[in-house]
This record gives sequence, C-alpha cells and structure tokens, in this order.
Amino acid sequence: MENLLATSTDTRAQLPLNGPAAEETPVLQLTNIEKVYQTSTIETVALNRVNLTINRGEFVSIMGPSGCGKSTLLSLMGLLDEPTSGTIAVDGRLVTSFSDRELAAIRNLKIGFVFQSYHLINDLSVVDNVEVPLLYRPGMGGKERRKRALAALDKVGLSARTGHFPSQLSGGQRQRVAIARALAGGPEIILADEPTGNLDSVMGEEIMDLLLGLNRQDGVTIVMVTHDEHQALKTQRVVRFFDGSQVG
Ligand SMILES: Nc1ncnc2c1ncn2[C@@H]1O[C@H](COP(=O)(O)OP(=O)(O)OP(=O)(O)O)[C@@H](O)[C@H]1O
Repeated sequence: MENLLATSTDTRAQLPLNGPAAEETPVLQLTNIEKVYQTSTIETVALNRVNLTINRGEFVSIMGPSGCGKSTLLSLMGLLDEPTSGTIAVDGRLVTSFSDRELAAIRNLKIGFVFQSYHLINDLSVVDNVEVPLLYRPGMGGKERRKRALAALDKVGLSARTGHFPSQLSGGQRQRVAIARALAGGPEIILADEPTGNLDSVMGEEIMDLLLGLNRQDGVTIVMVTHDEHQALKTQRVVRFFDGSQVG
C-alpha cells in the first residue's frame, strides 16, 4: 500500500490553456465518507474514510480497479445515494440540511449524469431523449424544452441527427446524445461514469475532446470515472482508489 501511495498521485501541473482556471471554490466536499452495503449474508465496505473536494471548474478523473468503489463514489456525489457515515456538502452546505425538494432540484438543475451505456430511451427520437430531464422542470414549456434540446445537440455536433432514433446511431453518437441530455439542463457539474468505456479508441477520443471542451470553454466541472490512463492524464487531476480507499 505504501508503494501505491508513493507512486499513484498524478496532479497535472498545467491548467487548461484556453479556459478559465479552476478556482479553489469547493462545489462538492466529501468528508470521512464510509459506504457499507449490507445484504442478508455479506457486508461490503465499498468506501472507507474518503475525503475528496472537487473545486469549481475542475476536471477530475477517478481511477482504480474493478470493485474499488468508483461508481459508488459517483452516486454519492450525484446525491443518488447516502453515505453510511461522513458528510457531503454542495456549495459549502451539508446535504443533510437540504429538504427533499431542494435535493431533487440540485440533482435536476445542478448535476448532469453521463453513463457508460448511454441510458437512452430507444422509442424516443434523439431530440425527445434530450428533452427527458427537462420534463421535470417546473414551469418549463414545450417550446423552451425543444429550444434547449436543439441547442445542446448543436453543441455536441448532432444537429443533423435530431429526428433519428438511438438504434440508428453509432456508439459515439449515442454518447453524444447522452452528453447533450446532460447539458440541456445547463448543469454546473457533469458526473460521467466510464463515458468512453463502450467506445473504440477513435470515438473515445472524440467524446473525451467534447468533455474537455465543455470543461475548458464552458467551465463545466467534470468528475469522470475511467479505466483509461491515457484519457485520465488529459484531465487536471487523477484521484486513485484501491479497495474503497483513496490512494492518490
Ligand atoms: N447495491 C449494492 N449492494 C451490495 N454491494 C454493492 C452494491 N453496489 C456495489 N456493491 C459492492 O461495492 C463495491 C464497490 O462497487 P462499485 O460498483 O462502486 O465499484 P467500481 O469501482 O465502480 O467497479 P467497476 O469498475 O467494476 O464498475 C463492490 O465490491 C461491489 O460488489
């Protein structure tokens, strides 16, 4: 373990060339987080005393072997699950102090999710897929939803595919739709769980370039789980996990 500690930190010295430098303003703070999954027979400590702060404008990669707790960490950051112990703060405010309504609003307004397997709805067209999270926006009418969805699709270079269905798209295009869906709500933070995991290296690079652009040009804070060292090293900071603990 000591060796891992000594060798596994990689903090990119260079900040993005074109965009706003990451300010030291914490948007997500995880303090002393423990997550234990309990089934009738087995107790699994998925995360153990994790302390991690994500600052506004950062692009952080989370790496580590299968089962080390990366997805668990992302669902805690996305407020989709609660830690067994420890605290999570969003913009300096403890999550436990938010009402259910406030929590739902943060999940919907502030955070966009991107998954390895896209999670698109096959029966809906591309533009309708992108509109889905906006259906939960109180007071947002159909015209505004459509406008935002089309703008997000334009951003990811899919203006020519808005009427297609997911089955008519390549993997990289599907992931672009998923990113547009995350973007349509104008999130400050994107949490991406192996966004290039199902893609070949060329398409993976394209998606990575898109995410880097969103971070550098638009200032979106991104936390990305990846198994790809090459892509992780393009981000500003790599946080490594082993067996539920942070090792770098
Ligand atoms: N709902 C659950 N119930 C019980 N155990 C779980 C649950 N979810 C995850 N685990 C366990 O918690 C540990 C961490 O899982 P997690 O999915 O966070 O790992 P990971 O690093 O994302 O793995 P991978 O790279 O394979 O996706 C694993 O041992 C897993 O079996």
